Amino acid sequence: MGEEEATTATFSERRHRKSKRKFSKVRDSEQLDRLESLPWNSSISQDEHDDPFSMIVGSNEVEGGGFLSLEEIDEAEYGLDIPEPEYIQRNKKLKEDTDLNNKKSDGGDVKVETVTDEGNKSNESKKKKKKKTKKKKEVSENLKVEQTDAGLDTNVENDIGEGEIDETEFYAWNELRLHPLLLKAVCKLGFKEPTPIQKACIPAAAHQGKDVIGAAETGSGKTLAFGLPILQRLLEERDKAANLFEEMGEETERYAPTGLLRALIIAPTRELALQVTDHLKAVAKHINVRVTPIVGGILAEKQERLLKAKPEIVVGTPGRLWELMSSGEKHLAELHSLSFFVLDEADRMVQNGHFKELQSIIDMLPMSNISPEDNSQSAQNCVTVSSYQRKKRQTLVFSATVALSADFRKKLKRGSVKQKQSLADGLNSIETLSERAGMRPNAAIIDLTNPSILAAKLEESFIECTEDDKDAYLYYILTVHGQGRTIVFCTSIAALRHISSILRILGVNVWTLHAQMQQRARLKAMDRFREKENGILIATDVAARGLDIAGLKTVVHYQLPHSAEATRASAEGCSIALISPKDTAKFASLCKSFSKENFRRFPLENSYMPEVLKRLSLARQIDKITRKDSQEKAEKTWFDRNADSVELVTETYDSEEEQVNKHKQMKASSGKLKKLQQELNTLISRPLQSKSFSHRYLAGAGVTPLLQQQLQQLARQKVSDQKGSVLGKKGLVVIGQDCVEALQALRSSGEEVECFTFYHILAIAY
Ligand SMILES: Nc1ncnc2c1ncn2[C@@H]1O[C@H](COP(=O)(O)OP(=O)(O)OP(=O)(O)O)[C@@H](O)[C@H]1O
Repeated sequence: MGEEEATTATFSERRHRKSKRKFSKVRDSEQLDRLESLPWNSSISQDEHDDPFSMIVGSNEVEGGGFLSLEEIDEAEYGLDIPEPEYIQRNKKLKEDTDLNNKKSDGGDVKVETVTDEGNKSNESKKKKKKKTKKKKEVSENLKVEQTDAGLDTNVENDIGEGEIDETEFYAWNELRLHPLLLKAVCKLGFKEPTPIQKACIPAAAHQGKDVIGAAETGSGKTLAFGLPILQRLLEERDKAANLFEEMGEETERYAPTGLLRALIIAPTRELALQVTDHLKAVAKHINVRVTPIVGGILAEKQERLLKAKPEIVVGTPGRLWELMSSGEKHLAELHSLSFFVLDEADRMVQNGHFKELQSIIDMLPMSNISPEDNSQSAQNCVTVSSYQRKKRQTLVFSATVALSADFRKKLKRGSVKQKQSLADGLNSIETLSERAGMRPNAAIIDLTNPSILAAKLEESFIECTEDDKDAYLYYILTVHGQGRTIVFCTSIAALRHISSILRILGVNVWTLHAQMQQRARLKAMDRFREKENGILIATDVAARGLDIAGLKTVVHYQLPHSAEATRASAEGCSIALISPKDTAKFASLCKSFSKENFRRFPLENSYMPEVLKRLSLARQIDKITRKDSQEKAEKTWFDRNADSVELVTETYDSEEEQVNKHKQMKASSGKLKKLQQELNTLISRPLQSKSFSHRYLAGAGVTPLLQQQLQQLARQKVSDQKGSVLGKKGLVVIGQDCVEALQALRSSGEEVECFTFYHILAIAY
């Protein structure tokens, strides 16, 4: 007998002993049938109006069946019936006293009744307490057993000692009616209350058996919002099996079989998959549920070995998962047993290179939306699947942002998107993914994100351009419409570095924010940006998620966000997407996910462009030279450092002629750099002017107040420039008719363009 079998045997023996003690109430087969026919949670109201979550989660139809209702689990058995905190008890007592006094003042023989009541209560509570202590002892034993079985740390008392936890602090979890062992785990982790996304998702996914689309900002606790329902279901099944054990003996194995894949969680990156795994492991630590990560970067053979242990929950990235699935890995092929299919960070998944693999994995899932007969037929083919796992698979899709079309639910109902239809149209949205994965029309849609840039107060617009022209248009926007705070979004750090370098050379003071920055540096950048009335922040969309920026007037999407991004604008403003041919598919997808039919083309004053391009050309040349120089310096330092570390004496083997040449080159390069910088400084020390602008106009009578203001600003700037360098200051002054806020410009002359037309025109043009 293998080690694992031995463990299982010990486990079932112990379970047998345990169930004899705990569940002797389940005795005849009638009872068995009753349990079989139980809804997931009979106490859940069928009436939408009674459901506190119906506002956010939509229809409240109870689905599924056959699982043990939570009412049948005596929480006291686990010793974690979280008592009310003192303040609630005090309030209740106060209320009781007031009621009593009111009744007294009404007259009547209340006192005797109340005393009797109190007496009964205290007797009852004594009995309960006794029962609880006994049960507590049992639970403690049970936990020890489970831990030994799982090969975990056996010192349970030390690890989850009751004394360490002030249970009343965790009272808020009671309303979610989690399995007591899960309750215990979250208490142990110190999570005092469920986060809003957990509060909204757990009832829908764990008690109503619904599919869920959940969106909330980064760090809002989404992992447990899907993790707890998964663990809840596994525990309920186990309890049910334990209840039935006495009746059916070894047959029980059918109801809570071990060694099947029950939940497949897919995340877009290795880091995220590992993070989710750790998080779930921390909660599942004491309940003998195995969670295994399957990600790239780890030897495939090692992961195959891990899968041989048959974990119930697998968390993976699409690439490695598909690699193993397509090579016929056995555990991953058992998809009929799957009760949960989860897509985490779905917004990132639809954008990155893994999409094809994800599509292939989804295509391997047995469809849960097909008729029940077909479904059971396919499940019968898989003999290892019990009637419990054959219940519908739940699809849970989580994301930091979500933008569903208004008729999404209708589409799911109609099944308008064919399940296995190809996504050749390039519209890879969360909607399409969810539909393909078999999401049911009554899915709970829980969107707790902040209003997105595109949906909030910012008015949307776009500029069509080539990839190469983006720098010019960005400089144009910042110069001509740079009033108020501006955020420039890009999706890669390389692009962020490129833009910030060019803009700084052009004398535009910018701050940067990206995910690789230390937290302290990020906060500093944000503070500086917020301090400046006309501050400019260049940020990657991931780093800037969920930011709330007062006075944000303009958002420029240098690269399109991975999804409908969520940065809040508390003032009215304008968002401008720079759309190159490369971006058209993504742009069309975003339009679609917003159900937007029209976007406005941002109005441009082309007469500024020659001057913009001239400055930009100089800035690019300067950037190229300085980059080359700093790269050479960095390489040299690296070489010297390494030579030093191995005590190598470095000598220059260049001939004299070569050395002279090198020196000449360096001198020429630095001379060129100086000249370019001088030329650029002269240009940027003058305001940006449109080509049609006439200097003679200034001498005439037609100087507008705006122009006057700009000239004064220019004069002030010149004075300050004399004190310091022109570069490094934000000295953008524009002379012309278009120096207005971007929003104002857009409202006055932005041309409406149908998204569909836009998409097709661009597709043909490039
Ligand atoms: N109820 C809770 N109370 C306090 N902390 C919690 C709670 N639930 C989760 N956390 C903690 O909050 C942090 C963020 O949780 P989680 O990673 O699930 O967020 P997320 O929304 O998935 O974020 P991301 O988008 O970065 O993946 C984690 O460190 C987790 O341990």
